[in-house]
Amino acid sequence: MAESGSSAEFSSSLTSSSLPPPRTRIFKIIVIGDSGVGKTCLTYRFCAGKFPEKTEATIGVDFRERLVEIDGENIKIQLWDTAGQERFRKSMVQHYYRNVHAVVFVYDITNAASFHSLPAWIEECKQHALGTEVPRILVGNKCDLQDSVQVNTDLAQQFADAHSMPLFETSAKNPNSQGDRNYGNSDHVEAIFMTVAHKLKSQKPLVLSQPPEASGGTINLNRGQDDGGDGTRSWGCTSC
Ligand SMILES: Nc1nc2c(ncn2[C@@H]2O[C@H](COP(=O)(O)OP(=O)(O)OP(=O)(O)O)[C@@H](O)[C@H]2O)c(=O)[nH]1
Repeated sequence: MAESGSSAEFSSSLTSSSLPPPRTRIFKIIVIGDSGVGKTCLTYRFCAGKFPEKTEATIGVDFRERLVEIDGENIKIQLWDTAGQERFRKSMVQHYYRNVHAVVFVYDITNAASFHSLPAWIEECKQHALGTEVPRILVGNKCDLQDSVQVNTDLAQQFADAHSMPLFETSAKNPNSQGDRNYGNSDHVEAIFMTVAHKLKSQKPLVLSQPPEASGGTINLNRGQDDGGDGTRSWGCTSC
């Protein structure tokens, strides 16, 4: 499976071909869970290939994307990193639940409260028409902090089984992960998102456009700047 680090790289390879460019399918995957569980770190790790040096609470939603090749097809995986804090997410919810292909629920294995919040996150998804028909996975993050575990694997597995989701335990901060996304895969971050992409690819084709521009009402979305080649764009809410 080959990977491409940027859409610019991809575009230049297309112009060298005499064939019309194929449409790139975009898979929109939303990443949901309490504040501080590591959603930003996991999505950054997959898209930029490393653990971020510093993160701040997400305001509204950030999306990061990465082009991958699966079975000869270029696919853009678009990860929507949602704010865990209620005050930073309330007016954005309607926007990021649209046209979702898969949902990744994240909890922190060192924080039992983040695990106990999962039913509420699942319920919120259901209220936005994202039930069991949409691929969903459960991720227990921060496995590098083994001395502080509050949610054991058996309990998490029971929960995952009860909700028909596969469970992955991982760490966005695996020491082998710095700087090279292909080096050291024992933490599963790569496997988690690629598993979802493979599953989506085998389902009916879906093509999405880029996220919507401001659509009126009381919500004002601001398109932010790229933050230095990691594929992140921010969609903040000025009314938060
Ligand atoms: N030890 C360890 N720390 C982590 C890991 N993942 C994230 N963190 C830390 O946990 C804190 C919160 O991480 P974020 O990725 O910002 O959390 P979030 O879920 O995006 O939070 P919100 O944006 O508020 O919803 C940061 O200090 C990270 O450095 C991990 O796998 N291991």
